[in-house]
Amino acid sequence: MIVTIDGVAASGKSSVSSGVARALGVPYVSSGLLYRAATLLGLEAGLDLHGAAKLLAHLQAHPLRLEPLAGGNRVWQGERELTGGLHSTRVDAGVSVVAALPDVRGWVDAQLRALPAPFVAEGRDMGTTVFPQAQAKFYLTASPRIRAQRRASERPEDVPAIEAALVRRDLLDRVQSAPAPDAVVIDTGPLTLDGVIQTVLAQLPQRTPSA
Ligand SMILES: Nc1ncnc2c1ncn2[C@@H]1O[C@H](COP(=O)(O)OP(=O)(O)OP(=O)(O)O)[C@@H](O)[C@H]1O
Ligand SMILES: Nc1ccn([C@H]2C[C@H](O)[C@@H](COP(=O)(O)O)O2)c(=O)n1
Repeated sequence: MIVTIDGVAASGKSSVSSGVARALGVPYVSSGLLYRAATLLGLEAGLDLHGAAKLLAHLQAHPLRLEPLAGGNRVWQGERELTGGLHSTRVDAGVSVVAALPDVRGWVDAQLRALPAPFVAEGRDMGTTVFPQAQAKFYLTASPRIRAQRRASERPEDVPAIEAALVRRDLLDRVQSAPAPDAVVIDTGPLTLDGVIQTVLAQLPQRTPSA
């Protein structure tokens, strides 16, 4: 079974996917981490993030590996773990530029499609482009202010600055961020994290042992 959980920035995709994956006993797959890792490598190499050809050549020369686990995903470049540096303010600021490059999107999608099911996949276009065949699809939303308040414990900036950055990223990511027509849309604003996880679990199709 493949379950997709898409949504806007900081809407709770990773936390909810992790909770749902743990309840199901399967891994979750964070597609955003691959875009973040591509951005980090581009920044470290001093590349122009708008330049698809050089960035893609750099990624192919320094392959990334996503390790999808139920409790949290990790990203590796050879023996070097990149995970800890992927949620910095500078990666936040550059990642939408990288994610808009069609060649980079193709590179990410190929890695995701090579993963063995079952899993929960989270991102922006999991239910529309990457896994349109998924058995269950969800799309998370919440107001920018609520998302910024939730994020505040994880970033050095204050709530208004975080909110402004989220709104900017929503705008830049909007092309690939439309909900799938068959996705269940959940406004997470009034719900606790566990409330969202239980809402998702309650709407999953009945599972058979081999599914
Ligand atoms: N329903 C909720 N109630 C309260 N806090 C929540 C809820 N859902 C998520 N959070 C918190 O909001 C923050 C952002 O959640 P998370 O990182 O899962 O979002 P995301 O959509 O994966 O973010 P990004 O798009 O940046 O990768 C985390 O601190 C998380 O614990
Ligand atoms: N399937 C995806 C996943 C992510 N992105 C882009 C959009 C985000 O700005 C960035 C980081 O993702 P996040 O960690 O916020 O989930 O990557 C995308 O375009 N498609």
